[in-house]
Amino acid sequence: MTTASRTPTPPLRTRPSRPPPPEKLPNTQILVHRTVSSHRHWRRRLLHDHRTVGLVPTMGALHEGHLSLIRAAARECHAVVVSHYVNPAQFGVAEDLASYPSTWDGDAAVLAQLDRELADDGRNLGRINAVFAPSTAEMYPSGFPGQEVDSKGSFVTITPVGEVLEGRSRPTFFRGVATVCMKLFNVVQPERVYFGQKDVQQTVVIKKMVKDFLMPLEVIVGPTMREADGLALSSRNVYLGARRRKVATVLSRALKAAEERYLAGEVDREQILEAARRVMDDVLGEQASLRPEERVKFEIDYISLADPENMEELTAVDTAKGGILSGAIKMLPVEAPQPGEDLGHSGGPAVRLIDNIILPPAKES
Ligand SMILES: Nc1ncnc2c1ncn2[C@@H]1O[C@H](COP(=O)(O)OP(=O)(O)OP(=O)(O)O)[C@@H](O)[C@H]1O
Ligand SMILES: CC(C)(CO)[C@@H](O)C(=O)[O-]
Ligand code: BAL
Repeated sequence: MTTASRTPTPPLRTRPSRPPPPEKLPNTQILVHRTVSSHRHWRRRLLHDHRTVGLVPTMGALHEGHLSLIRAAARECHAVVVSHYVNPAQFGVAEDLASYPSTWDGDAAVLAQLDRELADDGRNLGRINAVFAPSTAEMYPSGFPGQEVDSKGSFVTITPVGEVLEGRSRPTFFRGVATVCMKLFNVVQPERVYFGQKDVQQTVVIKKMVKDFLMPLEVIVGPTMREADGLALSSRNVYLGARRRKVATVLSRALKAAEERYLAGEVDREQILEAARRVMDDVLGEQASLRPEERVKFEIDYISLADPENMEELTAVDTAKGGILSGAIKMLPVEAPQPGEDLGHSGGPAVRLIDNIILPPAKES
């Protein structure tokens, strides 16, 4: 009797299945990864080739502030990844998540144009290689934990720095930011991450997270990009409309007045902040004297002079360390809108504006 020879069946191996090839932004080589697995698959090759990656996290609605960060990343990294994700966890329940400007097609065109510029400039090490644009289901694989202060879930909290200033007015904000940035850093595994000084407290929170969680990456902070009249660029400026836009410079002017006092040699908190308050009070007074159909109302949330390392309020600036002047105001919806008046995106809801100026350490003489 003969026994038929049989090839032994190989043991079953579970190989990670290759994700489908990612789409590209129109007329570019920029890959769009919509899933974690697609991005990871692409990133693995770069790791193997020892290519450095710079990540620029954004919520879209791109403007020159974002582009300045992408330019900085292209100068210093072999590959640039831009994340494009409106993270619900950092919006409070009563905030503007539903109306947050969503401009994917415009952003795609802006990135395509910038990528061509970067490629033509021989001083750059890299260009835009990928956009990571996940869904909320992808970013929160156990289910979205909710926007409430007492929501339960896997969160990263950085305290006490995340509890003051912006954190006091927006109690879930830095928890949401730190959590989503931890996820983005885990997916993209960048050597460098780029953030704007416009959101200065955010940069302090992220630096602390990177330090305390021993994360192998460098946090780079780019300067605040401004309109010609000083207003800090912000995706939320589209909500302002023409009437409020003119008055919105009050915050940058107030901080500038306070900075001038410091640069003239003043270190006392009250003296420095008094200059800012005076600008605010003058504008509040001017506006109050106008008719409802002309005037603009705003509320001051805070004007702060804080320690650059932990955002604790200072009574006097230590000139060896410098300080951070920052402020937040709420521009209220216009009263008595006029026929045909440009009220801004989504009918011109209340808009929170933030800004800051870094007071540098004094030069040693
Ligand atoms: N004017 C600016 N100059 C430099 N960087 C900026 C500026 N505005 C935003 N950034 C940075 O761009 C990154 C992405 O910010 P985001 O997408 O929230 O835009 P934004 O304009 O700050 O939006 P928002 O109006 O929601 O605050 C952040 O690191 C932020 O600090
Ligand atoms: C860093 C960030 C992209 C996280 O969602 C956001 O807070 C922002 O745009 O500044
Ligand atoms: N740029 C900070 C994002 C936010 O205000 O939600």
